[in-house]
Amino acid sequence: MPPLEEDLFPSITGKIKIERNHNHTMNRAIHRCFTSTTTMFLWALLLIALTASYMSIQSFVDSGTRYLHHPRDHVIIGGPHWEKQIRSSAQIHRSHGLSVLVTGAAGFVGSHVALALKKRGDGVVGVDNFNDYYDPSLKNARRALLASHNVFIVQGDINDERVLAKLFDVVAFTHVMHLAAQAGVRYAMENPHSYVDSNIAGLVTLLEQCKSADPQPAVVWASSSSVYGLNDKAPFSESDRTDRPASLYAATKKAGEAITHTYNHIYGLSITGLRFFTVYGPWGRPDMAYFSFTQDIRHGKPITIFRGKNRVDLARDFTYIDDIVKGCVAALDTSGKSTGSGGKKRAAAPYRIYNLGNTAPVTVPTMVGLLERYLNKKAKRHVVSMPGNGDVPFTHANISLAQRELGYKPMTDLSTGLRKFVDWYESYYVDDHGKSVNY
Ligand SMILES: O=C(O)[C@H]1O[C@H](OP(=O)(O)OP(=O)(O)OC[C@H]2O[C@@H](n3ccc(=O)[nH]c3=O)[C@H](O)[C@@H]2O)[C@H](O)[C@@H](O)[C@H]1O
Repeated sequence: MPPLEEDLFPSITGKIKIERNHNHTMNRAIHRCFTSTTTMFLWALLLIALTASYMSIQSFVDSGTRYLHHPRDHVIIGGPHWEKQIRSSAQIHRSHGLSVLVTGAAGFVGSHVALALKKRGDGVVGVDNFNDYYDPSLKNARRALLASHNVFIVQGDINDERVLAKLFDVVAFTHVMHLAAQAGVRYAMENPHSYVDSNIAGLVTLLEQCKSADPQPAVVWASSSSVYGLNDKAPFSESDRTDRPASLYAATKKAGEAITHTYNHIYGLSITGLRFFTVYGPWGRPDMAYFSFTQDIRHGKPITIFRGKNRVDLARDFTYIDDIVKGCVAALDTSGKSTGSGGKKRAAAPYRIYNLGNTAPVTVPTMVGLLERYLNKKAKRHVVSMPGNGDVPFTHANISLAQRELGYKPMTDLSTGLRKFVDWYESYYVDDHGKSVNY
């Protein structure tokens, strides 16, 4: 039981006790009165401060005439000029055209898909964080190419919900083509957190935005052939096991498939996951083997070729970018609508996964031989056993599902595709006098 007030002031006589209590009561009353005035004053101050900051955040975010300053790179998001560029980029120029937000638009696949959509009259807005996983000047060159076709790329991160909210504020996207990711199988051992950051946290931030948007867009996104991991049943079919990833990259893509499933199940988002098989071609990724080998062969540097167990050559189902782009566009066109609104599902929405491969695996040494032919130069080959770094011995896509449902039909064999890549490489990295530029 708590002590009574008198018990707190024990005394030897009742009078003293009463006087002391009386004085004390007076003091307490004055003190209470004083503290309650001070408290009220402080509360009032706090209320004013909160209202002011709420109002400034609101006008910051809502008003087209205010700006979001991106702390990381000092890029300004918002304002009349910015919105005008977004609206112009999102303008649809054909009947029943789509309005597509392309994430990773300054990336390899993203820039190609954005351009293809724009060329057929769809509205396209890009978003990309322009990170330096590989040479950002290549990303800037892709940005310039897209800008010349009136595709605007916002410099922002998919983890930045304010940027996404602002974009959805300005444009009612019908589709999101989600191609932003931390790519690369082996780099996951060097920088594991970047994979969690982009492929898991970034994906969730984007899906949160999509589920709250009204209308909800349909989402098509890039999964990966790497989800088949240690699967050795070939060719790989969508129904095969994907529970044994061999790299963290693969694990984050597999997680993405599970995460998108929950957003489909709970919120009615239309989801299509595309498992890309080692995509290559012009404007490609310099971190990939065909690209870095080209650079090294051209500059007379040795290349390291990994070899599997029992000296078996590694093989990949290399898939040419134009075929991948057709698969992406077909996935957007057939995606079906999301069914939710106000964060609630109204009916079941499509959830689909497709392999986008070439169905013709080629060994890595054969790929190097093709590069030697097109570069007219011998590679200095350094063959080593495959280190335990997340690689798998081979990939091989079964594409019958994509063929049936998307009309997907790869048209470019590796020889033709690498020829086109080398032509582009030389136009981009070699000047008229045969000297290296942009390198
Ligand atoms: O399909 C995918 O989902 C993935 O495809 C791609 O991964 P990979 O198939 O591993 O392509 P890539 O690195 O070009 O190595 C090709 C081959 O060269 C071998 N390789 C590689 C480097 C080297 O120095 N030596 C070598 O032999 C290597 O062992 C391999 O056998 C994307 O990068 C990835 O982001 C993801 O999209």
